Amino acid sequence: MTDIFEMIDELGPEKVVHISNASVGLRAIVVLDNTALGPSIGGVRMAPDVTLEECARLARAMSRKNAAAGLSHGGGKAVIFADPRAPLAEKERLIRAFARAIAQLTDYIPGPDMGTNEVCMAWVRDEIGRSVGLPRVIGGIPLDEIGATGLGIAVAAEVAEPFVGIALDGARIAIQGFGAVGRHAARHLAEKGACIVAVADSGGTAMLADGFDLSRLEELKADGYSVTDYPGAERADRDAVIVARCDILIPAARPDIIDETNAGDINARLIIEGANIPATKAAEQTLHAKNVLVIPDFIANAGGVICASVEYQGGTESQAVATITEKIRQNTREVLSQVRDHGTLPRDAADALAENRLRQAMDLRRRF
Ligand SMILES: NC(=O)C1=CN([C@@H]2O[C@H](COP(=O)(O)OP(=O)(O)OC[C@H]3O[C@@H](n4cnc5c(N)ncnc54)[C@H](OP(=O)(O)O)[C@@H]3O)[C@@H](O)[C@H]2O)C=CC1
Ligand SMILES: O=C(O)CCC(=O)C(=O)O
Repeated sequence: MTDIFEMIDELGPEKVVHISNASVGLRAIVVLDNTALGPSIGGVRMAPDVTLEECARLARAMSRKNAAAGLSHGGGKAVIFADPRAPLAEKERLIRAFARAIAQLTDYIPGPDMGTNEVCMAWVRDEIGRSVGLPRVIGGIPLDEIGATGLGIAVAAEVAEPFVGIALDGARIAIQGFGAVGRHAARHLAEKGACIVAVADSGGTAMLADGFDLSRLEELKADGYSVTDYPGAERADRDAVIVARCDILIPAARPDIIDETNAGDINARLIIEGANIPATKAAEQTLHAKNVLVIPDFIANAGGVICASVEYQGGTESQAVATITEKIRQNTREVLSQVRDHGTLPRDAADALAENRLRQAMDLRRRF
């Protein structure tokens, strides 16, 4: 079992809450990492194999992401130990019970993450009047439906073009995960002329040298099939996508899937981290030494939370799109300039960018 006190440093976490409600089979954890910038925003992840450590690392990623994006929100995250494919009524019971359990945890504003969506956030709002990433019908900007994070990934890719010498028009892309992030990243990149040659979901990897027709892939997924059911595609195991032949790799699913065992075998020259914490630091160092450019998670995938914060302040969808584009373009440029001019590891440049703002905000808090 992870001892949370061993994970604490000067940034956080500030609060860790374990939730259990045996009558509905709910087990959950909320980590509020750092709230110096304001009440924390972060997604609610539903998966059977989540851990306290994963939740704390994701909450820290949110502190950095929100700080780097210049939001007036701290970082937090929640995990619910359950199968997201449970029958809808059961899922609703769990989410509503979770919402009631965090009613008094007012410095945490929940949003969607893996295994949850806009509908889940509507249930949360209905229970406690507080959540982001809501359906349009109740005044939200549905960040997963509009593909806010995928948009930001495409913006980061555009900024990276001259740094790595890859033209998006004609670039071969591999994507792990075809959910809210992966699907929309694929769509935005295809609009710029890129060709999706490998894609993975929980059922495995599908590869097609001539590129997938994204509408057919989306139809397959909507009908409950796996990407591996795409007619004519070559099938491989789930992790094969990571080492697929491509120019750009976009991990958009689970944590730590790029580590020292596979970093050396990656064929891509550019990795844009759509998922949170998809690569270990050692793997990112190996990739840096191999001249593979990695755009860190909290720089590239901030589109969702930027959208959430615009919604929270009563802004519109077009304001959200403009803010995502502006902030991700600026942050990606800043990080990549550090890499190019000083040889800095992208992760170190990104951490410095985020923590500079976080520490300034922390200096303004009461210290006694
Ligand atoms: N939603 C958002 O706006 C944001 C999400 N993120 C991060 O992006 C990642 C994906 O989130 P999101 O798209 O919302 O999640 P979703 O639940 O919408 O989609 C997840 C996708 O990953 C696939 N998947 C799950 N496990 C594996 C695996 N082991 N190998 C390959 N594919 C797998 C799923 O497969 P299947 O379809 O078969 O279930 C699904 O296609 C997470 O790390 C999340 O924290 C980051 C920023 C914002
Ligand atoms: O608030 C949200 O749901 C999106 C933010 C998030 O959880 C993330 O960026 O990982």
